[in-house]
Amino acid sequence: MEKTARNSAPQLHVFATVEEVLYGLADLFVALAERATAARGRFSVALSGGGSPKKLYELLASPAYRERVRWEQVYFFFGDERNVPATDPQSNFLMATQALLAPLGIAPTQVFAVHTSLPPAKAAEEYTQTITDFFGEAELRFDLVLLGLGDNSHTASLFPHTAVLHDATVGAREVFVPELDAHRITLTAPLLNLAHAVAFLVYGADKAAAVRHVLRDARDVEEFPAQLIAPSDGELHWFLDEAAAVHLTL
Ligand SMILES: O=C1O[C@H](COP(=O)(O)O)[C@@H](O)[C@H](O)[C@H]1O
Repeated sequence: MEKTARNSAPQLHVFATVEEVLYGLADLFVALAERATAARGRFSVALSGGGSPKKLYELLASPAYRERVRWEQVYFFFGDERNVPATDPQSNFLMATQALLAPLGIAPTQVFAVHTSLPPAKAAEEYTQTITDFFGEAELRFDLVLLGLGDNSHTASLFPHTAVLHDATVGAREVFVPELDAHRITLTAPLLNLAHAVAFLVYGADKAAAVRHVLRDARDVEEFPAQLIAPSDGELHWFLDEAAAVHLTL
């Protein structure tokens, strides 16, 4: 049973169980795909990484959903990527490939990975060009950006107290994350915010404090980078289970 918040700019979709959350977001994916393909003839999606979306990707590739989307019209990008080879277990591309892209038989021409064999700054520069070339004369806006939330309130690879938080450009950037002692490549907040729709997928009690910080605390993007996400002319959805939403008053 979904409880929807009233009069809230972000649309909060809170479900009792993780399974219900996943079905809710999968249904939104189907609806947005239909809308985008009707309007623009294709559906461009920036995928999230980490652990949480794996179950969503597996659901989308399952018999319940695989016939409900015209997958040959879907184009996949990555909201962020770890600076590791595509064969590394940490790779967001590898996770998405195993859970979603390979099971659906998505053609390589529909998948735009970050080339992590390049140095991070170069990989980000090339990815910016890849995105620019994809949209060409069309509006540079993803139809859907999927995002997760770290327990430190990062999203994509917009980590607390990193310079990329203040990057006003539309594109991909490298970021050094001191707490991980590692580089990553991330789309900038201005690019993410151009999307027609953004959907966060967050579940589990360990995310409850971060959800509260991002959605209810005073604005402090240095501490809570996910507060940067506010589509300028698009929908913002948060798909949460009750454990993650426990500190919100709906
Ligand atoms: O590092 C990352 O973390 C966030 C959250 O991931 P989760 O494993 O806690 O679900 C994710 O959205 C991002 O894409 C990923 O690279």
